[in-house]
Amino acid sequence: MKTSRISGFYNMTVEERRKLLHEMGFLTAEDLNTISNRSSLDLETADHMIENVVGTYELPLGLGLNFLINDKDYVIPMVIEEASVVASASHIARIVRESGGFRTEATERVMIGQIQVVGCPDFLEAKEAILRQKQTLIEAANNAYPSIVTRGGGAIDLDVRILNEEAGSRFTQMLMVHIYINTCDAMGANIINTMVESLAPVVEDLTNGKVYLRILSNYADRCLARATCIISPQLLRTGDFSGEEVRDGVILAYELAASDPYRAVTHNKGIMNGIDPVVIATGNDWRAVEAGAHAYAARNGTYSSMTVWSKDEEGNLVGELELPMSIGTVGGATRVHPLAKASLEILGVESAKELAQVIVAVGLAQNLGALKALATDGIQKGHMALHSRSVAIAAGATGEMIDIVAEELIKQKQIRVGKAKELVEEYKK
Ligand SMILES: CC(C)(COP(=O)([O-])OP(=O)([O-])OC[C@H]1O[C@@H](n2cnc3c(N)ncnc32)[C@H](O)[C@@H]1OP(=O)([O-])[O-])[C@@H](O)C(=O)NCCC(=O)NCCSC(=O)C[C@@](C)(O)CC(=O)[O-]
Ligand SMILES: NC(=O)C1=CN([C@@H]2O[C@H](COP(=O)(O)OP(=O)(O)OC[C@H]3O[C@@H](n4cnc5c(N)ncnc54)[C@H](OP(=O)(O)O)[C@@H]3O)[C@@H](O)[C@H]2O)C=CC1
Repeated sequence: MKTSRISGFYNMTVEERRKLLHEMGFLTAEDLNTISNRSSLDLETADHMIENVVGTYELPLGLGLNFLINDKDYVIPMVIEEASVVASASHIARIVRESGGFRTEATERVMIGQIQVVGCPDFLEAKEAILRQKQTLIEAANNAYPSIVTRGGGAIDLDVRILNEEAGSRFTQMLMVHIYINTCDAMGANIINTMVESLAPVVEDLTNGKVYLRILSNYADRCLARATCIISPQLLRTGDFSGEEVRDGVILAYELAASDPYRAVTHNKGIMNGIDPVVIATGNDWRAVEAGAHAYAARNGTYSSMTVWSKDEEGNLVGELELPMSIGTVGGATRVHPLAKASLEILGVESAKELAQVIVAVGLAQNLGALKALATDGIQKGHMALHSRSVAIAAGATGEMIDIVAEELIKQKQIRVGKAKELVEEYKK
């Protein structure tokens, strides 16, 4: 049985880590080769992915460890430039696994396509006309992309709203048609956009209006993933802080984020610290996930915390995170970028639904990592200690000098570039 509980992984060299992962069965020989390549994204592939290519841009790929989700062990590929994020996720995952691990679930992968119609002579009649032809429109959408139906998905429902109907609205009155489409394991942008574009002429005929926009909505509120964890307070004890103090500090931090948008934005940034790196590692569209997540955090009218932290009757800390998760395990760059392919294999996920659940579990862990630090020692101790190596590099340290300068910065409690430059100069003498 593969376990993601690999103690002391961070003390090994990069080579030792790779070898161990291969021996443990997390990395196939092919993935090992891909990961070991100095530039795994070759220029020719890159030149076909986007426009005006002049090179490729590398970021670190780290592994979140200790994750137990629905009784399955996961090693989590995370691509990120910021120090301490991977350590923090692994730290919380270690605590949560001792409490039984994360529990996750996901809705069916239903995405939304939108069609904008303006200039209808009678908007109510236009809405009725579309609703009367609902089944025909759904069938027409499916005929435009039959392969997704063969895969078990496709258009399943439709509804219509009239926008700006109130007298005196400063905006033009318009009809918004929503098509609900199960995109299976794809994020589905191309499936959805093909379907809504194909429906435009028939929608114009039915409404006597003019269709403008035909595009998916990134507010994927029917494609949700949810993670929860229940943690015994004794596992939260840190330094001089009792587990109960840490638990209560985390709950107070949540209550602050739920009451104040200024704090909610930073709180949620900490959640996206966990989510984006997995979305990026797997070749998914992180702008789509970011946009949907922040919109969902404002679904009750005020921008608020994405997570909820509370205490149960036994005094355990209970965490919950539910977000739209428009990602795929096929399509986009997921099978084009060699490292995205390797990341999906390291994860061992079998479907987009499973990947979505893993991603929200990492987001929940990341939020607790930050809140636990903030409610106890403060963020500087753990974060800046790990960031010190980047500070040393920014100051010109190379090779063995990096760790020496970083350690000195921590010792002197002055983790700043100016100080690091002084140390680099001294070292060179
Ligand atoms: C950094 C820790 C985890 C140290 O915390 P610690 O208690 O010193 O850790 P530890 O030495 O007891 O180790 C516990 C586990 O953490 C992991 N771990 C520990 N060290 C490493 C390492 N070097 N490399 C990889 N993994 C590491 C590792 O899994 C280890 O278990 P082990 O393998 O030893 O059995 C802690 O201080 C922490 O979580 N701090 C918070 C860091 C954080 O949130 N960073 C995000 C950047 S700040 C930000 O952008 C967001 C924010 C904060 O503004 C959001 C908000 O305001 O809400
Ligand atoms: N607003 C936004 O977010 C927008 C995003 N995008 C971009 O769109 C891309 C994602 O589009 P997407 O349509 O997902 O990608 P692709 O069109 O690249 O891939 C999806 C296709 O993969 C095939 N496929 C193979 N196996 C499966 C399976 N199990 N389940 C579902 N489909 C399968 C299907 O095609 P077949 O059945 O023919 O084999 C499906 O149409 C991203 O790069 C994103 O950046 C584009 C426009 C707007």
